[in-house]
Amino acid sequence: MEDALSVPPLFSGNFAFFFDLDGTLAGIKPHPDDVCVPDDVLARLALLAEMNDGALALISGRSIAELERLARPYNFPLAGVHGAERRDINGQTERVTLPENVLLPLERELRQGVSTLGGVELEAKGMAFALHYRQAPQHEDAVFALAKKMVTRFPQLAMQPGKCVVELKPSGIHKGAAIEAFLKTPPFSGRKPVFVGDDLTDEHGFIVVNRLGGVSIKVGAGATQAKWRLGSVSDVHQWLERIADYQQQEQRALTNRRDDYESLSRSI
Ligand SMILES: O=P(O)(O)OC[C@H]1O[C@H](O[C@H]2O[C@H](CO)[C@@H](O)[C@H](O)[C@H]2O)[C@H](O)[C@@H](O)[C@@H]1O
Repeated sequence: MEDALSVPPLFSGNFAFFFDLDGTLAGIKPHPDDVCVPDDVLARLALLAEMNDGALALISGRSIAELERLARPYNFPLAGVHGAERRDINGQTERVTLPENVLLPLERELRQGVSTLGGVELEAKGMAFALHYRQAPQHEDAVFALAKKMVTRFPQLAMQPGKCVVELKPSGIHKGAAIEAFLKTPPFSGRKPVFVGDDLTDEHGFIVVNRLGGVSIKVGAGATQAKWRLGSVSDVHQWLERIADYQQQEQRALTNRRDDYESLSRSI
């Protein structure tokens, strides 16, 4: 069936940019530690941020500590763990936590459960846990059953499925809320959001961005709430290059028009 969603257009103006990381800026790898964002892509993100008064953030399921490492040497605003952590443009960080009487038994039970499922890996992110079954797809059902058991036992938790992963995160936390929180403060406030993402966790972001009249962009195949589509991570990289170039040209043209106007006013 033909894809009804097209490649997003190029635009400039009052926009705030939000990018997911895994599967969007960086290709999916066998293990989370194998991932890196190419230097030229980071440099282009920094250029786009600069041209939009710093209104560009990474919105990821990864922790802020991981995002800092992957985005080095740039200090973009960040939302980590699907929005449970948020670092603003001034470096101020907010974090949602889980009470110890949830966190301790939860981690103990997850470690115990995973120890019986060879190849399944537990990624601990402070207030959330990812159960990775990419290396052991035969355990998918058991991983989902373990996650469901934990959500039933602890109503403070929500399940977040993703690419060969099921995560347990604090309930009420999602990428849409993180984007809305950024949009309440400078330099994001008063701008239309643009969000690019590839996975189920990003659908929460698309719903909010659509409601706010922004630009929602799904990466890769699959049903989505997004209004536009880019086929792959390398298509994201190309689009990023094109929109950064386009905005640079627009800004140069604007500066030239201003200079012409000023020299004309001086000559009258
Ligand atoms: O919101 P994202 O930036 O897309 O992060 C989502 C999760 O990404 C990581 O796991 C995924 O990527 C790994 C590396 O490509 C892959 O091996 C794994 O199967 C994927 O699920 C990360 O480890 C998680 O913490 C993020 O929530």
